[in-house]
Amino acid sequence: MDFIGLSEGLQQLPAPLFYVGATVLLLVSLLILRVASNHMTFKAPPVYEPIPFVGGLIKFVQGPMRLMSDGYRSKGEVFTVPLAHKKMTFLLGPHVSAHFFKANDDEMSQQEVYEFNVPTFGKGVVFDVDHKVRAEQFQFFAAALKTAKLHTYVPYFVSEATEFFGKWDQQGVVELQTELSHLIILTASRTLMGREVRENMFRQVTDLYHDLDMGMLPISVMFPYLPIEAHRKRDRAREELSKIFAKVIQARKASGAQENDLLQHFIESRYRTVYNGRMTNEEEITGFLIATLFAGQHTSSITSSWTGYFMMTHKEKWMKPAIEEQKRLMREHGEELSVEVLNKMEVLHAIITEALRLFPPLIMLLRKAKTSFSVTTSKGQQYVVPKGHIIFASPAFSHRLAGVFERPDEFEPDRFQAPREEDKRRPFSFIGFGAGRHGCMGSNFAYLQIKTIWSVMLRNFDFEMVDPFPQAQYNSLVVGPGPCRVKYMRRKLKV
Ligand code: HEM
Repeated sequence: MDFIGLSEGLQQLPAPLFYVGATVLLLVSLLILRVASNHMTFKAPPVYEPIPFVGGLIKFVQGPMRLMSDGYRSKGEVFTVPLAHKKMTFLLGPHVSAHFFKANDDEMSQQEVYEFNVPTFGKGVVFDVDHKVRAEQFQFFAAALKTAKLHTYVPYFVSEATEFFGKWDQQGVVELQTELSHLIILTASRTLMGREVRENMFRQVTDLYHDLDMGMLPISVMFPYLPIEAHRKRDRAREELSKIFAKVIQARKASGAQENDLLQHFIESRYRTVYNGRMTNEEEITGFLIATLFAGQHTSSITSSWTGYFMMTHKEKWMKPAIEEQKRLMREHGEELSVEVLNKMEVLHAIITEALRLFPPLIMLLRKAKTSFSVTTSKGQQYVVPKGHIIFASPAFSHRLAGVFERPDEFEPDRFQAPREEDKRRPFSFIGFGAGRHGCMGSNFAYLQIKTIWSVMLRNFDFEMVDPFPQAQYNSLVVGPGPCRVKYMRRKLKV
């Protein structure tokens, strides 16, 4: 029956049936129109390829920040860069980021894009397992890092920082990030890997961690098994760590000792819906510890360093208020540094967040699109991103967009405080810790650790920059500041 015939047929029906039929017809027509209009207006994102075939590659080699800023200027918030046989689609800014952060793993997958971590983290964990198992393993991480557990880690942050800075002279010059990196691995070994490693095997384990770390190069992202010396050393270190942790775990289980660390938590973790509900095994526990160490080590030491450089270059405006805040809390709580006291450090909190906004160590986050999805730009353009594309979100680039933050290149921590609260205007504006489904599980741990370190530093030293403000090393995998020395002078904060 054609359309006219159908409407004539409808008129011959009794009145109630006629109305039902007409409504159904109307809805079907609207649906057809909607689908047709979608096909007319929804198109694939614009392609940014300055020189055909090799343009994307050349730009990528020149550095991801340059690629993003040129692509953004030329095409806007969404564009696709062909790179060899792959298509990379960039989603820059909060308007186009919701799907990236909210979609489930069947729609936006981490596995394919992060599986270069497998030789480092190990077999059977995180990016080497299907997403059902991974989801359970992430539950172990989440439980180990939940607020109640953080109370037990903070005393270790405090004792490690106090001991570390206690060894500094009356005054001196240090390369700040090298120092903070050392302190953070001491703290990590105490809170993650446990008392046995911290007290008896620290040197050995940190040397092996160093080899693992040096085995994760930009080239490893594309070719994680390339037969190069750095990868060979990485593999040897990974094997050694397995042996060390197997012994530590067996000894702890045998002694029945209960410790307040992530190792204990991972030992006691049990799968619920997979692997017939068995307990975690030694190889998996080793993998969880290494993955946690990699998630938190460079990211925290880099953010602590930028926090310091910004305070030292904004002494009147920001270091002074941060010191005043310490004095006020010392008047109220004495020397105590607990979760409650650290949570009251609003000025220091805003300074850390602003340092992370300007210089996020993870400059690009990746997913693989398993299904096509649509995005709408701030100007109302709609695109369908085809399945199979590698999708990039970029904290480093998006945080500097003028429409998102005011004077985005300026250091203004109060943008995170009332009344400005610029990060709350639109979801996914501040993504230094990622967001949504796979947002950072260690953000509270990181804030508490960095605040403890800077509380001890501000309470015991004055600081001055020796070198000019450092440049970010955008060609590294985890982006931090270049070398920069600071001068410290010991003094006790008077309240
Ligand atoms: C300043 C320090 C830190 C920064 C900037 C940071 C940043 C991030 C970012 C951007 C993500 C999201 C990755 C993505 O979406 O692909 C992430 C995820 C994660 N982070 Fe952190 N992180 C920090 C510290 C830590 C610490 C200290 C830990 C653990 C102790 C940790 C554990 C994790 C875990 C387990 C995930 C994976 C969450 C998931 O995929 O569901 N992070 N982090």
